[in-house]
Amino acid sequence: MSAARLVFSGVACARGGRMLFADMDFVLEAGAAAVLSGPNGIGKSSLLRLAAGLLAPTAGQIARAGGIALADEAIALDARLPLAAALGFWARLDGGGARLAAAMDALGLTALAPVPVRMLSTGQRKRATLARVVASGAGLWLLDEPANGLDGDGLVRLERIIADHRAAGGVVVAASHQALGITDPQAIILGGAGR
Ligand SMILES: Nc1ncnc2c1ncn2[C@@H]1O[C@H](COP(=O)(O)OP(=O)(O)OP(=O)(O)O)[C@@H](O)[C@H]1O
Repeated sequence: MSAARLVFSGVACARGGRMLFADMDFVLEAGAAAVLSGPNGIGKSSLLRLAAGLLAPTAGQIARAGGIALADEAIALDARLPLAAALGFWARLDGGGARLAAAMDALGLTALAPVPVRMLSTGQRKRATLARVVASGAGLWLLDEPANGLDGDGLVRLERIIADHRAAGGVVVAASHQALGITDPQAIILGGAGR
């Protein structure tokens, strides 16, 4: 994995004619993590989409390095396929076929390999989404509510994959209403005027 990096310089984001935030500045170097917090509708998912390059900033610049993996509520796996095959499709595209078994193991999904994606429970789907991120080999992980639906074991696994990713030089940005057990996160708190 090449060194990951994410820099926001004077970034503003307007959606639906409303300014969500402006003058957003932060630097996340390899090994860093940021947690986005703030009330519903304040702009956390929008910030992640900006970071992913899926949304253009209204003002300012965004610099990124290391490849991007975005995990949000959309599972983005073929519902008809067995889990291992569905994840394998993405892993091959990402050049991460060799990482897939370890990624599934890290999320406790190995025994579910033959189960069709459509039969997975909410928490199992979230684990699958996270396994796709791990297998991608991307340096920059953008996680939207990664703890949603996870049980205690899932939360421990999430904490571990984030710590391991940072130790390997990755960068993590997570939007969450729950504590994620991230060590020394940079806090990005959205809120204030305009709601
Ligand atoms: N495609 C869009 N067009 C116009 N407005 C949008 C669009 N997508 C989101 N918004 C608006 O942008 C605002 C921020 O949404 P966003 O999803 O970023 O919030 P959030 O902080 O992630 O919320 P939550 O905590 O509920 O997940 C909301 O008011 C939302 O309605």
